[in-house]
Parts: sequence; C-alpha cells; structure tokens
Amino acid sequence: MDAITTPPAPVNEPNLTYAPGTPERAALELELKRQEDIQLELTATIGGTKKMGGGAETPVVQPHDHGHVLGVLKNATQADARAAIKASQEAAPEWAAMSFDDRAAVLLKAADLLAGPWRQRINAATMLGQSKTAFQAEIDSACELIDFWRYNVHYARGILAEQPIANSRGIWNRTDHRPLEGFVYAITPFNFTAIAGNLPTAPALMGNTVIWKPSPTQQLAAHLTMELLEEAGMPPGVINMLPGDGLAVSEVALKHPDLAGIHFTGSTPTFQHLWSTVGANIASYRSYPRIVGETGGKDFIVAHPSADPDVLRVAMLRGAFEFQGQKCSAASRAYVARSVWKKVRDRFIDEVESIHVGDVTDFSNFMGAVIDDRAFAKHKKAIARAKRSKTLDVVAGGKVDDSVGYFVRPTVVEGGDPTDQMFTTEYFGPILAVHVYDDANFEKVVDQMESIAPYALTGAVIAQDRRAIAWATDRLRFAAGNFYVNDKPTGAVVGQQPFGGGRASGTNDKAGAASNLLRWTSPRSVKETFDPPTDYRYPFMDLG
Ligand SMILES: NC(=O)c1ccc[n+]([C@@H]2O[C@H](COP(=O)([O-])OP(=O)(O)OC[C@H]3O[C@@H](n4cnc5c(N)ncnc54)[C@H](O)[C@@H]3O)[C@@H](O)[C@H]2O)c1
Ligand SMILES: N[C@@H](CCC=O)C(=O)O
Repeated sequence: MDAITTPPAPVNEPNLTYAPGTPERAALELELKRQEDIQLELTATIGGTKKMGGGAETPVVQPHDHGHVLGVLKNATQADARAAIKASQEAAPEWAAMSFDDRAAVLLKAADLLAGPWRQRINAATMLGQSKTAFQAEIDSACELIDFWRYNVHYARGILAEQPIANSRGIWNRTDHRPLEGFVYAITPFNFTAIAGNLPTAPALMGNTVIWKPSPTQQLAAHLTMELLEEAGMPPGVINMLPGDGLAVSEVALKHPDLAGIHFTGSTPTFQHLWSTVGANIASYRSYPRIVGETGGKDFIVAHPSADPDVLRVAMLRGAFEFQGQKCSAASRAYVARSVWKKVRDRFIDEVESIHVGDVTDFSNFMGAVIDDRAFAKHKKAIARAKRSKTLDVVAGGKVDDSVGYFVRPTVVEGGDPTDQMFTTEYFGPILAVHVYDDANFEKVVDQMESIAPYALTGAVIAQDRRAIAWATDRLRFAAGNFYVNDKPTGAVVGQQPFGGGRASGTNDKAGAASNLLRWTSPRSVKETFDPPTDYRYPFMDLG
C-alpha cells in the first residue's frame, strides 16, 4: 500500500492572453511556422517503441487549409492491438507496485513541462490540427490539460487517504485502492487535446496500464502529448498509443478477457456501440469492465423576460460559436422571451455576421474551420434543410465553403416549432437554433425543452428575476450535468465546475474529479486482528 504524502496543492493554470506584443504570442507564432514547414510520421507507441501502424494510411491535414498535410498516420491493425495489450500486461506489475508518489510525480512533471517548454508546441499542434484559435488552444491544450494532471493528483491522493473510520478493539482496518485487473481502453475525441490527454492518464495515475486510441483528426497533438509524457518519465508500456479509426483495435480489445475498463469521450452512437459490444461479450471477461463515457449534447440557453440582453448576446455568441460550435457543451438551442429578443436581435445578428472566420494562424479570426469533410457535409445538409423548411428562418450565416478549408459561417436559425430537429439533434457545428416565445409562456417553454432532446449535458438560464432563476434551476435539475446562471454553457474549469452530463450525454462521472478516478480503482478491504481468538466457542454457549 502507498504511503500518504502531501503533493503540491493544485491551482488553475492562468490563461495567457496572446495579445499583440506579448512574449507568448511571439513564441507561438514561431512554433506555428516551424510545425507548418514539417510533416511528421505519426507513429504508434507500443511498449515504448515507436513504429507506424500496419494499416491504411491517413494524412492529417489543417482543417482550414485541407491541402496542407501536417503528418501521416497508419491505422493500427489487430496485430498492433495484440502487441499493445501484451506490452500493457508486461508493464502492469511494476507500475501497480510503484508508489503513488512516483506515479503522481510523472503527471506533475508533465504538467510543469506543458506549462513551460512544451506549451507552444502542443498549442500550435492543436491550432493547426484541430483549427482552434490561439485562445481556444490555450484554454484547452495548455490550461485544461495542466489542470487535469495537477488536480487528478490532488483528488487521487484524497482517495488513497480515504480509509475505514472504525476499528473494533484489537483490529486495524485498511482500504487498499488497487488498480483494476487488466488494461483500460481510452478512446478520445478530436475536439479537446485536454480530454485526449486526460483519458489515458487518469486510469494510469490510479495504477492501471492503458491502450490509448486517439481520434485521427487529433493525432498530431496526441502524438506530441505522448512524447511529453515520455519526457516526464512515463515508463514504457504504461500508455500504449494506437493511431487510426480504432475498428481493428476494438475487434481485439473489446473481446479480450483482460479488458478492465473503457474510458471514452465522443459521440453518443459510438459510446452505445462500445457498450453494447461489451454487453454482448460480458461472459468472456475476467472482471466486469468499468465503462465511463462522456458523450453528446444539445445544450441550451433559456432567456427569461428579465434577462439582461447584453449578457444573453455574449452568452449566445461565445457559447454557440467559439471553436465552431464543436464543444460538447456548445449552445445549440436558445429559448428567448419575445421582449428580450426585440432588444437583442439586431445587434446579435450584426455581430454574428461580422465574425471573422478563417485560417487560425491569422489572429484576427474568431473562428476556424470545422474538423473534416464529414462534419462539413453534416452542417451543410442541416443548413440546406433549414433554408427549405417553412417553419425555420435562417437569419444569420448559412454560407459554407470547402474550397480551401472546411468553413461554415456561424449560423442562426429562428424556429417557430420547438419540436423541430433543429432543437433536438446534435449537429456539432456553428448552428444555433432560436425559439422566440411569448413572455407569459416562460414556464411552459421550459417544461417543453426540458426533455425534448435526449441529452442532458450543459445548459444556462439568463435572468435577473431571482424567482425565475430559482424556479428554472429546480425545474431543469436533470436537464444538464453542468448548469450555468447568467453565463454561457461552455468553458468548465477543472476543480471549479467538474464536467459531465446524464441521460444520453454519458455516465456523468465528471472528468478531472475524484468520482472519475474512483472508477479506476478496485478497493480491497484488509482486516488485521492483533489478538485473534484461539477457542472456537462463544461465551453464550452453555457447555455444562
Ligand atoms: N461529454 C463530453 O465531455 C464530450 C467532450 C468532447 C466531445 N464530446 C462529444 O464527442 C463528439 C465529437 O467527437 P468525435 O467526432 O471525435 O466523436 P466520435 O464518436 O466520432 O469519435 C470518438 C472516438 O471514437 C473513435 N471510434 C469510433 N468508433 C470506434 C470503434 N468502433 N472502436 C474504437 N474507436 C472508435 C474515434 O476514432 C474517436 O477516437 C460529439 O458528439 C461531442 O458532443 C463529448
Ligand atoms: N469541458 C468543455 C467541453 C468539453 C467537450 O467538448 C467545456 O466546458 O466547454
């Protein structure tokens, strides 16, 4: 069992501004230029050895300039998956036996390297590979990932310190927070470098070994994150990274008797597929695999008649359109009282139309491109449908262009029918549906939107009337795992607003919190008796 020491107390990593003339801006611009001029071989890492996957080749491109290749990956094959699982099994005994302090030190060092010399490497890769602006990269690939690593150490230490509170006389009870028996399969999404870095490392911190399958479109930043972890001292075989679409990897991993857990973030359909595959194979595992998944959303803003129009306008602009609406938390439906809409509409639409969309290395742009051709086609189709519909009115944006990059203008669609798919389907792009309601119908509208979509990830109420805030907070209690009052529904900060949702949005284990880390331990209760009985008979027994 681990000794309990006190690691450095975590504090949230401050966001650098990248304002003109700042040293961080100069360093980032230099690094962007460097990475644009090279093409990396985006290898698999198996047992510490780097080699290209054995399957089909995929170029990793800049979404805002899709002719520009940043690197090339090859899909991991079933043989690669088997080798990675073997490497994870070989590394497991030593890693599980290592003290918590040693495991924690790897992540604390990784956090400090990312806060320092690695910051602009990973930020630039996230900007180029995922088309994030400098600020969106900074809050994700630098600050949130640093926070995940530092806060997870803090929460994990709290878990280890959690011990039985009662000991009968002559007895010492202890809890041994063991890792799971087997490997954890971490499958990560394209949209957050921080999530991609957190999903394999959280189980590793608790003593598990991991197979990490990043999203192909996030592979550049994932590749560098793996290198950073190695520089921080992560031993070979603890995290084994397999690039590509994951289909062959799942063929092996989901049938393997040692599958001990899945740590997933991505879409609801993918998660449901993984869960049902595990269900179908349930008799073949050594233990019941832990399944943790954070998935899609149809996140809302509800504006009461008392809402401050400026607060609402900024919440909609930033909440719906930052990172092209490709945050699981992004506002994609707003319900606005008619009296407030009258005050906010014209300026809101003017500002949406004035948003600069383009290459993220041009710092005047507020938005970049959507991630790939599939996402572009989905958004194009949704906008075309809105333009054809009699009950929908495209009041801003609505233009798409994929000739150079996958660009979708921020789009606002007014809809009179709140049951339309605009209000229920996750498009995961810069499309905001707005339903304007008569002021007197506030409660009726909230009742309707509470469960019209299957998701329950994030949501916000904008109001100044305290009774309205209190009522909506209670009425929407199960409609969002992260609920905001007078703010946008995006931008959760580790340690402040633990993130995750319920219903179709996931298992709500809250990334970057103790509740998530607990899923990667299998506690053993140990009772030690100092003066054990030596006679089997009890005092009540009348033996004559
Ligand atoms: N709730 C959250 O915290 C959260 C955070 C980020 C993203 N998301 C959600 O993620 C989605 C967008 O991300 P995405 O497009 O990367 O999602 P996705 O489901 O398409 O892909 C997620 C990951 O699963 C992999 N994958 C797909 N099928 C697989 C299989 N059979 N075996 C192994 N791996 C497989 C993908 O390659 C990728 O790595 C949105 O729905 C968004 O809401 C949720
Ligand atoms: N945690 C992020 C969203 C992660 C999903 O994409 C936020 O709060 O905006």
